[in-house]
Amino acid sequence: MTRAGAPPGAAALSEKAPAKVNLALHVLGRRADGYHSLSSLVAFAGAADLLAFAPDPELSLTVAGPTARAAGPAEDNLILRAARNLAACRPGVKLGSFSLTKRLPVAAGIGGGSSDAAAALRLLARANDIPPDHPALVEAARLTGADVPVCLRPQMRMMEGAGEVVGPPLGLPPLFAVLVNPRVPVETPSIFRELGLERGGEFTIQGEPARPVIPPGGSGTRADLVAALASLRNDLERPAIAVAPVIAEVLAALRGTADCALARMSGSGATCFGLYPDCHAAARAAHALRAKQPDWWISATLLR
Ligand SMILES: C[C@](O)(CO)[C@H](O)COP(=O)(O)OP(=O)(O)OC[C@H]1O[C@@H](n2ccc(N)nc2=O)[C@H](O)[C@@H]1O
Ligand SMILES: Nc1ncnc2c1ncn2[C@@H]1O[C@H](COP(=O)(O)OP(=O)(O)OP(=O)(O)O)[C@@H](O)[C@H]1O
Repeated sequence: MTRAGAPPGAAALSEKAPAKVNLALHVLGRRADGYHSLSSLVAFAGAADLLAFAPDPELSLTVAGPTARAAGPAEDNLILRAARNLAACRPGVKLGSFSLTKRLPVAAGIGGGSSDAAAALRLLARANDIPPDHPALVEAARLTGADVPVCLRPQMRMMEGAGEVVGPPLGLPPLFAVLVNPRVPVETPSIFRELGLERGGEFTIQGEPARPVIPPGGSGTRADLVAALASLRNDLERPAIAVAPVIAEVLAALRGTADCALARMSGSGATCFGLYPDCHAAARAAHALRAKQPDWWISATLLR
């Protein structure tokens, strides 16, 4: 919790909106409403957008930062949608002016817009003394987007249903990672479409367990977690590579770095992550990748 540079006369609050990383993402089937049932282990990165808020009678948003233009017009921003959804779920909630510093790549499979929306809900909760687990907040998150509920309290946990079923924090060890995005936007609906599942159908990959099996937190080591992750998958990787073949290049580049224990795509892509034994190995890998691909977005970060 931080105080941001306040406009005159108003107390400003700020929240980080960390990138969401799907460490594993298994598609279990497609529901009658067209959404896909998922089982995903989700973690959050140090790489983040920054959102500031000051109470004001008018709801407003300004967007600045390196990826502001890619995020589209402010009036379509998920931050405003989340605020309006909360006002509908909890009449009387006091709104205000938001100021977003957009740094994360957009349409990148790391839930930037969802994490911004969740940060907006946390800020409104703080400004209105609403407890973080209040049903109105959870409902506003669900109405805003499939990834928003898990971003409300950003800690490593399971996400199920279409995203609305969020498990408890798992207490698993943090992971040293490098995130790589080739700066090719990938729209989520096109990747689910490319998967080609019928509505109301079960999805099973022969011989593969349907739900990710994660070692219990607390006692497990980082190496145990990485070994468990290696037996899991992201079912959206194949359709995403079909739509954006550069993703295969990103995965190969990560796998070619020294000490990379595992490389996988996050969400619907195109961002991929590599896991490393320590922060030095991750920093070395990021450095080597930047030398080869100066135009890619590359971030060495801790996932927790
Ligand atoms: C791929 C993930 O990022 C994994 O965390 C999420 O499932 C996507 O979350 P999101 O981008 O917040 O998704 P939304 O903005 O709610 O939905 C975008 C579109 O993705 C598809 N969609 C999304 C989530 C889901 N479980 N099944 C789907 O089929 C739907 O076509 C939907 O219209
Ligand atoms: N605050 C925001 N930041 C980024 N994009 C936003 C935001 N609000 C709305 N959008 C729109 O949402 C779309 C998806 O952007 P986002 O970066 O959230 O995708 P993503 O990382 O693929 O998300 P997910 O992993 O949840 O599928 C973009 O086309 C963008 O125009």
